[in-house]
Amino acid sequence: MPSDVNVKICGVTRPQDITAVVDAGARYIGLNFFPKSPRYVTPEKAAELAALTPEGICKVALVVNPTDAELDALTAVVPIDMLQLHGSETPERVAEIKARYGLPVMKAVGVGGPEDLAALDAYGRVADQLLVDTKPPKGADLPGGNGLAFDWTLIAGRRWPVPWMLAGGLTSETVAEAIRVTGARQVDVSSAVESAPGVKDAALIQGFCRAALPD
Ligand SMILES: O=C(O)c1ccccc1N[C@@H]1O[C@H](COP(=O)(O)O)[C@@H](O)[C@H]1O
Repeated sequence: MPSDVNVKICGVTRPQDITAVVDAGARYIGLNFFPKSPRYVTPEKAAELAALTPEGICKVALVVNPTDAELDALTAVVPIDMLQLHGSETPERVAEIKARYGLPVMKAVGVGGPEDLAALDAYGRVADQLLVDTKPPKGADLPGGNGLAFDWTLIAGRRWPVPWMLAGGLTSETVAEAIRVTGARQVDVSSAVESAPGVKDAALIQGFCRAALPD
């Protein structure tokens, strides 16, 4: 895969998923520490997966409204490279977590309509990266990872002072168009590269990465 779009495969749970990510040329893996998710891994399991991950692949810990105690426990066991905050963490909390752990922080912001765009500007002033994801439906169990896309034209031409990733219901069929419309240079996927919830599929990962930027 050409190297000017970075792909994140989120929610890896098994050693063979790491092999699939590396073979496909993705640049990030997401380790999911949200207990309600079908992609949840314990810190101990995540440490095993991290140990199998080659240098150069960024290991991202996905957490939702974490306490310091949870982050202390996680960072003590798993050698992560970046924290992904996927809850309702305030800009102040993002800054606090950055300062306390000394790790780059990517803040997820859910987009459902134009009223959600101001949050991207606010978090763009404190986070190291932004993850522009679909706003979850009301009452959803998961704040992300629902396989739902948003209207990409809402962010067409928008830029922030930090790198950003596009997420939300991307598939091998839609990712090229999503990149074209939004100008994203980084994309994140979970549901569409699974054969069942929480079970990553090597062929789907390969297909997604190929589609993210064809030769
Ligand atoms: O994937 C999950 O289970 C999850 C749980 C809680 C918060 C975020 C989650 N996933 C993130 O959402 C994006 C989009 O997922 P999808 O492609 O629409 O399924 C995913 O890449 C994760 O970063």
